[in-house]
Amino acid sequence: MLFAVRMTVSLPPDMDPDARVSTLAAEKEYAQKLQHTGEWLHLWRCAGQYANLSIFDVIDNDRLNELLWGLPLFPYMDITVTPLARHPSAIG
Ligand SMILES: O=C(O)C[C@H]1C=CC(=O)O1
Repeated sequence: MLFAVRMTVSLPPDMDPDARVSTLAAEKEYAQKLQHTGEWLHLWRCAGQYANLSIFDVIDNDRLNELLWGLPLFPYMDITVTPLARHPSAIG
């Protein structure tokens, strides 16, 4: 099942600098692992914003929910999820 997920990040301005560095490193490792396994198909920066637009290919809604809750940055994210269906004019 394909999902478009938009994640907007708001880190607290007073976040401990070490916690910030370690959380961002953990997020990068988590995101890259899921890209290697194929569940996180695309990861794009929304230009000029601390936000990304991602495409996930997961077995079901529960798996997507599990992945999103596991994001190290999850407590600092606003997330919107859009389930995707095939477009009738798509050729690919
Ligand atoms: O920077 C972001 O968009 C937030 C997050 C999503 C993947 C990742 O490595 O960081």
